Amino acid sequence: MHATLSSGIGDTVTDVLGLPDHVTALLFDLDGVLTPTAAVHNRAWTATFDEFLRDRPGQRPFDPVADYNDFVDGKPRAAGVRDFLASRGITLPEGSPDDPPDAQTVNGLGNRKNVLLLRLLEEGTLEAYPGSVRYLEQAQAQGLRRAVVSSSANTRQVVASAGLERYLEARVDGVTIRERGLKGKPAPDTFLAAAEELGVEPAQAAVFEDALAGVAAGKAGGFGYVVGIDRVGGDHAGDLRRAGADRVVSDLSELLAKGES
Ligand SMILES: O=P(O)(O)OC[C@H]1O[C@@H](O)[C@H](O)[C@@H](O)[C@@H]1O
Repeated sequence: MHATLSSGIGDTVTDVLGLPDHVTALLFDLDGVLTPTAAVHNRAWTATFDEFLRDRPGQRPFDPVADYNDFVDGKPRAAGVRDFLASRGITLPEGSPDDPPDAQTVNGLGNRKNVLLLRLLEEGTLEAYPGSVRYLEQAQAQGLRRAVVSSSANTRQVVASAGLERYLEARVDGVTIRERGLKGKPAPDTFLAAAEELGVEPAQAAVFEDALAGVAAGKAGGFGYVVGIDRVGGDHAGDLRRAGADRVVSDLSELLAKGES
């Protein structure tokens, strides 16, 4: 129990945040957990893959629910391309991360999607989920450690435009993956790197994830608690539980004690 961090009469920190007592650090995925950008990624992927598949006889369009959740969501850019194409029996040369967007390579296709993603992000205004902001505020007020852990190489920019920098003490993202040669989700390596940066053991950290690959990474890393966030409905909550989530909510505000949410 965090008796010394008590937030009020009879409340422990973890009561306020809806977490078990052993949790002292929080590792948040970004897209779909802190910001509504999972849907923007999904739109950009759908348009990119549909254009690519159009020239290939017998291929059905990209399914933004099943294909996105099973093969793309939460994984680093190139892994999403590779895994989705493999599911359709298509192999492309790997190329390199600096390939131009018109290159017929795994990286080229991923970079084509990124051009579209950046255009969509520029067109819209980006606001973090209000429930996530309240949760971050409470976590900060209660003295819990906080990091963002995302496969996206656009994490720094998205965090900055959503005004979330002040709540986050560490960032492990798609750029870190490339620089340090880390394995992306569903491997636990990015979450483990963030826990290390915060100076906590995995068992002391809670993982917050909307993607099946991310929940699987939390489970594989032996983290102390894994919260699945289902913002899409359908079978996703059940899928998150089957992937290893200890609890599934539709918004982080659901975890906050009454009076704080
Ligand atoms: O292409 P980026 O911005 O590096 O993002 C990689 C992945 O980042 C994840 O956060 C998203 O769920 C995926 O949809 C995305 O493909």
